[in-house]
Amino acid sequence: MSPADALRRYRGICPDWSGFAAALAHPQPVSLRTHPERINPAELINLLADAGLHASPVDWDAASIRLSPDASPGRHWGYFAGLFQVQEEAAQLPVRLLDPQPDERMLDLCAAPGNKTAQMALAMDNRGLVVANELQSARLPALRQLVRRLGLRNVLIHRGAGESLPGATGPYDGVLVDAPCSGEGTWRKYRRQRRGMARQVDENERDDLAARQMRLLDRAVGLCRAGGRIVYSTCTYAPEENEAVVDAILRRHGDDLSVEMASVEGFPVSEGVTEWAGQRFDPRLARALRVWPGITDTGGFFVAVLRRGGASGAATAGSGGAGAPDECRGWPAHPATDALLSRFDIDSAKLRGLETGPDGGRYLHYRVAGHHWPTRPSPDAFGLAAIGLQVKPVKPTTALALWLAPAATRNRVALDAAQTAAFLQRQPVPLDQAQAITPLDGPGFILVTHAGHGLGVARLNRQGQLESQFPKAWVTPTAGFPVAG
Ligand SMILES: C[S@@+](CC[C@H](N)C(=O)[O-])C[C@H]1O[C@@H](n2cnc3c(N)ncnc32)[C@H](O)[C@@H]1O
Repeated sequence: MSPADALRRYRGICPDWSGFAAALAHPQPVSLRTHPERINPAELINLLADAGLHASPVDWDAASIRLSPDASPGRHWGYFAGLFQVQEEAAQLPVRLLDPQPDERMLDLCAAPGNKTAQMALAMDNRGLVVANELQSARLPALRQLVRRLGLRNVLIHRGAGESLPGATGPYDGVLVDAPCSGEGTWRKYRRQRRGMARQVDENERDDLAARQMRLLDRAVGLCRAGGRIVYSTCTYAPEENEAVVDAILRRHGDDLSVEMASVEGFPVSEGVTEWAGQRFDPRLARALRVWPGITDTGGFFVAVLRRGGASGAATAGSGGAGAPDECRGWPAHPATDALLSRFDIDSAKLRGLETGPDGGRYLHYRVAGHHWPTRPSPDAFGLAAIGLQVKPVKPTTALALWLAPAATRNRVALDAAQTAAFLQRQPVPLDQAQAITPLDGPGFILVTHAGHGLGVARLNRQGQLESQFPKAWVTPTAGFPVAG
């Protein structure tokens, strides 16, 4: 069945049916969000151009750039260096509307693979706290990898059902419910659907999803502080999974919730529907937004922005956290921190506001200081795995190298393009001494960069070769070899 046939039930609510049907048959452009600590969009456009990838700025979002649908930026070295995340444009709207602020305490209730968690954490300047909750353990590795690749120190990962996340973990200034859904809005990404293998979503499946979505949104309301905001989003067109879910929650919570206007300047959307299949919804649902691919050349999305009533008051952390004077903020005191700073001569100011944890693990983690979390449930991870504790002398993780290598003034080496490709494939890299851009203390762990950006960790052996320590799990046969698009 063609995608337009499978979605014909939306004909009456789609503002531009023929444009919609045409868009569904074509792949959508690839979009990237730049890492604000590491690169700006103009620089990234130039780097990609060097690899034959043509990208252009995105009018409505200063941090994003757009590539053609057949581009493979995930093979580019800049992807592994954490210079950007791959995130389609419509999927960037929920966090943009949630508007997380530095030092706030935010919850991403359905977080994996973590793109919106990362968007939040970076919008918050790597400060405050983002709790990334995910039900499925099989989806956690992608979330953990994103935290490491982008160097996020303000993310706590928790595995569990969002609907039973304990109140003691909150309250939160803002909660995102990017709910599990039928995913019809993502079909443009998949060749199968575009080529006529689309199937209509089964009604029972839809009912199950709607029931789960209501439980999740209901819990989000309970975890959000008075005056805080809740964003509910899905990548589907079905009113049963969108307006009907929010309508049920508005009925349950009465006047405690208001619906805010969901719009983003420069991004054309249509309003939420207030009637579907003979059912009337709260008229305030017209303030929600719907994204139709025929208009935006993106995927499809739904976003509603809610605010809890009552006296406002930030839900942020205790003593050493938000708002604390600098001298009271954290410092990741640990012998491994001393060893790190002395081997690589990194400005210690880079670590201000961080603390270490947990005790007894394989890695010393650096994480934002002063944010409370109850003893139970225990988190999957909190902060950035920074230093391996079972290796002597000090061995920084790739995550730490991606973040801090550019700041190292000892034991750092710059790789050229061919060496970078070899490094990403974990092949030995012969070293020309002239490449050492800082003094080298002889054999041991070295931070490597390419084009001024952190790339990872290598071991300098006695033969003067660099042995790549690029994580085995990140290696792919095409890493470092982008295909032009
Ligand atoms: C739409 S995806 C989230 C995408 C993610 N926000 C992002 O931007 O990368 C929904 C996620 O919710 C998870 N999920 C499903 N049921 C859940 C539940 N009851 N509690 C928490 N997460 C759940 C799914 O495993 C899936 O990873």
